[in-house]
Amino acid sequence: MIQIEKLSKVYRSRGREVNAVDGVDLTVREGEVFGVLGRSGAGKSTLLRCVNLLERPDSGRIVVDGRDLLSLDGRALRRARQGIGMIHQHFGLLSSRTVAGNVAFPLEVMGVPKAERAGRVAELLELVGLAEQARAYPAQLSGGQKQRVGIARALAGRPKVLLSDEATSALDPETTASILELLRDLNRRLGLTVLLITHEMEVVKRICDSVAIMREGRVVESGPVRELLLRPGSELARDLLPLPETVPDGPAAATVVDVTFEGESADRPFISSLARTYSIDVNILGGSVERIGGTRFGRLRIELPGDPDLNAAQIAHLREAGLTVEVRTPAAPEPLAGTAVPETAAEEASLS
Ligand SMILES: Nc1ncnc2c1ncn2[C@@H]1O[C@H](COP(=O)(O)OP(=O)(O)OP(=O)(O)O)[C@@H](O)[C@H]1O
Repeated sequence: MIQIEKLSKVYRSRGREVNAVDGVDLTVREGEVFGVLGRSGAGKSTLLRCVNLLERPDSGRIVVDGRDLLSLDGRALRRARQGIGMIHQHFGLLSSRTVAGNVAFPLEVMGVPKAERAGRVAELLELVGLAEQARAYPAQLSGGQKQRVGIARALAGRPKVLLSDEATSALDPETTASILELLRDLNRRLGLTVLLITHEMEVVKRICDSVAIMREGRVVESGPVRELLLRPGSELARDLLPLPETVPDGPAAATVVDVTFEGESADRPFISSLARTYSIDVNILGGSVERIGGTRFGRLRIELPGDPDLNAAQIAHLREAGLTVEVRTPAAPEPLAGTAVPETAAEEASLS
């Protein structure tokens, strides 16, 4: 649905150049919720704003719903942009207009006749659960209600794509949950493709099907959430399922292993099975379990007696049970979040 190829945007100000987006390739499939994650300054907003050409990229290609945006101008471009709605962190409502007036605004701009507008506004407000507030002014609404108006307004032109720029960052956790639920519901009911940027892990856990992690203008990891969580060395797994930062300096003759599990394998007692099968003591050093996209995922750091060579069969046993296994011995520190995964991590991961 959205194809981004070799996209770059450089800002130049006072003799300084910032590669805000630096050769990004990204594919967002039709009907999915795709999250772009990254720290402040990573280039997320710039990337999002390029997708509806609020920001003009220096180079690259953006294809949305089969239209190559950078090749369009005038009416064709306006048409294409109508197919892309956008919501913002601070809602951006017109304070002098009622809720209904705010939602009607894009319809007026699009030239929808007055007689049709009222019906469409009522339909949109119903969709976001705000039918009762049609005559209220933004100042009379809660943050969550304001964002619902923002969503109704963004959907006025019946877009196939919704861009979300930190839409829940200004909201409390409970309201965040209800807005995320609404976005998921709209995504399913309308077949809406959602591309969102966020720094909140809660957003990823609740609604993202796929994610891309950005750093310094580049995508350093991307793919379906499940695939990334089960991929050795994944930054997403490190952020969503954190483990203790370092491997303890235990006895040299021990093997420290990180085990990632999901759904069914989470319900099987793999630790006791391992201990029983090989008559060994398994020491649990730390772990976390989370419900992500409705499925339970977890990571455990365990310690097995003896060095990795001696534990080859035990490690194979875990892998055969459908678990992702990363061998961390000898005492490899967990790479700090936000730093590149050292090549050795991948090598460690392939150790068996
Ligand atoms: N209009 C601008 N002029 C100059 N530099 C800019 C401009 N907009 C963004 N930048 C710079 O580009 C880089 C990427 O910014 P961007 O806002 O896209 O990042 P971000 O990941 O969305 O961060 P945040 O969450 O803080 O908005 C930053 O270094 C930022 O300072």
